[in-house]
Order: sequence, then structure tokens, then C-alpha cells
Amino acid sequence: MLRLDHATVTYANGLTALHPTSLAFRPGEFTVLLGASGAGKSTLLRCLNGLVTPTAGDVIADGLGSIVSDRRARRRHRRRTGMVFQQHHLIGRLSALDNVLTGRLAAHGFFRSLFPLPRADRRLALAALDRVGILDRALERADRLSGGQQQRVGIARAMAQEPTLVLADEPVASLDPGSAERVLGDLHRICREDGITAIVSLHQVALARRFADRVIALSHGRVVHDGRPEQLGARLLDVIYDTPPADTPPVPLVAAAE
Ligand SMILES: Nc1ncnc2c1ncn2[C@@H]1O[C@H](COP(=O)(O)OP(=O)(O)OP(=O)(O)O)[C@@H](O)[C@H]1O
Repeated sequence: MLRLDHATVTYANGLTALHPTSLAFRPGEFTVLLGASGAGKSTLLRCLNGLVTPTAGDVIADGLGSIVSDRRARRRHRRRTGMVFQQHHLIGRLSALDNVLTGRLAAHGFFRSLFPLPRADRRLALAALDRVGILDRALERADRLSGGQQQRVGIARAMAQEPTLVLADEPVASLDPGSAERVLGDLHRICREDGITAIVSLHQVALARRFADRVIALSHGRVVHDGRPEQLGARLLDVIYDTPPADTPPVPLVAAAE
């Protein structure tokens, strides 16, 4: 179980992006984080792998203890945590396969990773590409693949790490609706099959309804909802997305003539 214990993040400019937050993530659960832009989703995700250090409170990883105060625990936790980003951070001139193989580097020591990786790693990387349906593009340069295919490579790279936890920050935000659904569907299926805990930030409420076991919604750095996706009604969505009440006069689109 991964836990935030009163975790708080105040950035150097004085902005509190995450107010004291306590949450526990159950193994194998697919959690979606929802919230308007700037609500604190990325900050929360980054706390969960130690990329952002809480200014107060703690992050406790299963069997390892605090990843905030213990560097070794943080390193071990990261090794078993796969990250998927909106901008896939692929190396364009490398093949899809070589990009996926970079996910295996953390499994080896620094000196070992300077030499060609063992065959077993290549097999694992090819299997990961197969699971996201693009084995036939394994030798293609990453920058010649479509956006959806590139994100599949990003997912395969995270899976090649053999993680127990996947953190995905808006993994399908730059894809068209059809590709977004297929790519998120792949991520969801693989996490389910392998019992991987997933915490995924999304902007698309429909995808949260479709795939989430649990939805956590943030607004201005606070959790405003933690529950089942079926509970996402119109009223709650108004709170999450700061929609003004229906009787608020509309803002004029064009300034009135002087
Ligand atoms: N390094 C930083 N220094 C100062 N402020 C930051 C920093 N990173 C994020 N913020 C601010 O913290 C708040 C929360 O940002 P965060 O990126 O966590 O939100 P988000 O919900 O992920 O937004 P989006 O959906 O747009 O990615 C925002 O007001 C943002 O401007």
C-alpha cells in the first residue's frame, strides 16, 4: 500500500499546490485523478515517486517506509515505479525497441548498463511492445510513429521495467478521442492483467467513468471527491471544474463600446 500522510507541497514562490492530504492507494487499483488545470494533479503524482518533496507530511511506500526521508527507500521505490508522461519523452532517432530497452536500464547497475543489455531484456522489451499491439513497428524510428503509437511505446517502456506501480500524468491528453480511448484501454488492461497499481491523471471525465475503479478529484490543491466513478454527477463536476452556478450572468465576449 502506498500512502500520503498529511503531505503538503508549498513551492518556493509561496504557492501551496497541495494542502495537507492523506490518501492510501490499494494494490491493483486503477485510480484516476481529475481536476481543472492547476488543481495539483501533477504535484500529487510527483510526490508519489519523490520527484517533488513534500514541505510537510510524508509519503510511505509499501514495505520500504518513508521515501521522503530515506534516500535508499526512494531509489528502490522508483525502480519498481513506471512513469508515463503526456509528452512521451522518447528519443526520436532511436527505434521503438531501443526506447523500450531504456526502461530496463534501471534494473542493472551503472557499469553493466554501459554494455549491450542481455537477450532476456530484449525479449522482455519485445513482449512489452507486443502487449500494446505494435510489435511490427519495433525497429521503426520513434519519431516516425504516430502520436498514439509513440504513447504505446511509452507504456511499453514503463512495463518493461516490470513495475508494481504505474504513475501516468495525462498520458492521453495529446491524442484524438479514439486513440485516447484505445491507448488508455491498453494501459488499463495490462495493469489489470499484471495486478499493477495505477494512478493516472486525466482531463477526460468520460474516460474516468469508463476505466477508473476509484476517482480522486482535486480543486485548488485539496481533495474534493474520493469515490466510485458512478458518483461523478453534474454537481460534483461543477465543483471540480469551478463552473459558476447557472444563474451567474454571462461574461460578455466583446467589451461594451465606450
Ligand atoms: N515548480 C513549481 N513552482 C511553482 N509553482 C508551481 C510549480 N509547479 C507547479 N506549480 C503551480 O502549482 C499549481 C498546481 O500545479 P500542477 O501542475 O500540480 O497542477 P495540474 O492539476 O497538474 O495542472 P495541469 O492539468 O495543467 O497539468 C499550479 O498553480 C502551478 O502553477
